Amino acid sequence: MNATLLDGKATAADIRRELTERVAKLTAIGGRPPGLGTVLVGDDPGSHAYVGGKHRDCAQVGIASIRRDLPADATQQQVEDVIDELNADPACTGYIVQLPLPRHLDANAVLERMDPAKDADGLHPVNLGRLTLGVDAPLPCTPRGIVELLRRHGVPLAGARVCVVGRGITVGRPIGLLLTRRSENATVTLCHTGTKGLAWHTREADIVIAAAGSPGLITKDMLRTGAAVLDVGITRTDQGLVGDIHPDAAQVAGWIAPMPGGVGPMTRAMLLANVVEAAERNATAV
Ligand SMILES: Nc1nc(=O)c2c([nH]1)NC[C@@H]1CN(c3ccc(C(=O)N[C@@H](CCC(=O)O)C(=O)O)cc3)C=[N+]21
Repeated sequence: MNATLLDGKATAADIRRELTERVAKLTAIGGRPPGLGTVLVGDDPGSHAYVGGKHRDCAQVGIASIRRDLPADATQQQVEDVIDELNADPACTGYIVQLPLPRHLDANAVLERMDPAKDADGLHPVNLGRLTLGVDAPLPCTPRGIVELLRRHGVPLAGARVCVVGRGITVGRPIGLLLTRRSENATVTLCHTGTKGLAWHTREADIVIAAAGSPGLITKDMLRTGAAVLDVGITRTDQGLVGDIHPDAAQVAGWIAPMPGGVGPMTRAMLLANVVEAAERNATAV
């Protein structure tokens, strides 16, 4: 069996084109152009690469960008001062705090200090709460990117059995909330490193979302023939980036979102979508 590619790279490029038009419309009606801020603390090379990519994406679709980089030994107060500054800056319509923060900082206190209306990642506790309640709010970028990727490739969601592996706050925890909305109507099982008999759960699934950060965790014997398999794991090794899906999974999968080229580019595109939508909300509010 040859798995169909869930092509995140191409789909993200389509979405950026759509957003470019919406940004042009916003500015044509006299609105303030959207501006994305990033807060980066420390010098993790991966985080620097992601933040750099986000600013390039912004330039491409006409979103202004504001970059605040702090040293690895920045204090809680210094980070929170930057949060206050971006909350007050009218040119910054949305922003993100790149995670993880260095361990000496209280990430939850930082997220909580953000203006929820400017939360481009959907990770502010108020916005996670709104997601739980089903109230309109910015959605976490990776879960939103996964839903969009499946939709645009015609992978059926209604009634589908989805197995999520990983309980992180950016992906595993929130994705079940999106997929079980009436509009998606999937059934979701949330597994993690403590799950007994993981393969029993994954083999039942029509869709497997691997977001555990455990290289090669999902092997072909753990999959139902024809299943859609999405690789959200990224582990840096001496041999380069390794995902959570073992390469042999392509032999049995019906669809596969690889790493790289699958969910990662969609995450970036959804960040842009959140920023544009926040600016559109503001434009209709006045
Ligand atoms: N506040 C916050 N929001 C995030 O959304 C967030 C974060 N913190 N911290 C780190 C993770 C990781 N993440 C990625 C985004 C894009 C790719 C991506 O574009 N990957 C490419 C290339 C990978 C590469 O070459 O490095 C791909 O998969 O094709 C990867 C990882 C967002 N995160």
